[in-house]
Amino acid sequence: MSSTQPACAAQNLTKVFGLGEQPVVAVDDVSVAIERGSFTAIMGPSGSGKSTLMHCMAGLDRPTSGDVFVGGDNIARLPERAVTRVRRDRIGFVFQSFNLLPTLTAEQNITLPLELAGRKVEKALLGQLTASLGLSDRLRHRPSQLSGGQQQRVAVARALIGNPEVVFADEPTGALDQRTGAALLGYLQRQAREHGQTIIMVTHDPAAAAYADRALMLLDGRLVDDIPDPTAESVFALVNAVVL
Ligand SMILES: Nc1ncnc2c1ncn2[C@@H]1O[C@H](COP(=O)(O)OP(=O)(O)OP(=O)(O)O)[C@@H](O)[C@H]1O
Repeated sequence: MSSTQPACAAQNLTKVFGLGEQPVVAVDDVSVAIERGSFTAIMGPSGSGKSTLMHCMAGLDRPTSGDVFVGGDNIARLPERAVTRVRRDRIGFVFQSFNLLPTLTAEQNITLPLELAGRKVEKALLGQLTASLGLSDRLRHRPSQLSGGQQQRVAVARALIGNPEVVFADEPTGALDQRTGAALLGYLQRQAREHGQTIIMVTHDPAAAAYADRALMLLDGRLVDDIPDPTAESVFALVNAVVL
């Protein structure tokens, strides 16, 4: 595999919902390549297509047309079973609402995707990951016994434990207070900078986007801006320009 190959990419990706009388073009001919080890924020007003774009790129939804690459594989052209395998083995996903199973402990939630995939849990990696997320003394707790920030960190550990090529995060700080959110964003930033993890995050918050190396701006399903090294100020100005 070439080192210059993007971690993932969309090419002329279009997603239309409701192909009947009133179709909604949620994503409209978006092409973007995501560099390995980069931290990318996807921004845009409500309804601009952020989640739909991310779901298509993560193999959770199928584009209506266009291509989606994970490494060298075009998952838009793969049969569903093969897409499921790519999603399971090569992609991590952090949901805004955490999506933890209430009857499992934190540790069981973290390792569940590996167990389902029949992969071995590397105890050393589990220990290191949970320690770096400050979860070592919470591993036997169930989600209801954890704070929102701790639950979100369990969800992040679950997304990272399989050492995925790309981690997608949908508003990962949406349910957290500012300080807890900032700590999580700092952690994601270090994962990209120090460990070469590729991370793509949807956020509404310019301050959150400032942790990223790049901010993509969507408007009405189209990619309208691509900002390198975003700052809270530059993103805030752009968000205002787009929304007003
Ligand atoms: N399953 C669906 N069926 C029909 N329309 C949908 C579906 N999912 C999304 N849409 C529409 O597609 C457009 C883009 O939605 P999407 O959720 O991707 O936007 P978003 O930018 O993530 O919004 P938000 O910031 O509010 O979460 C919206 O007009 C939405 O109503």
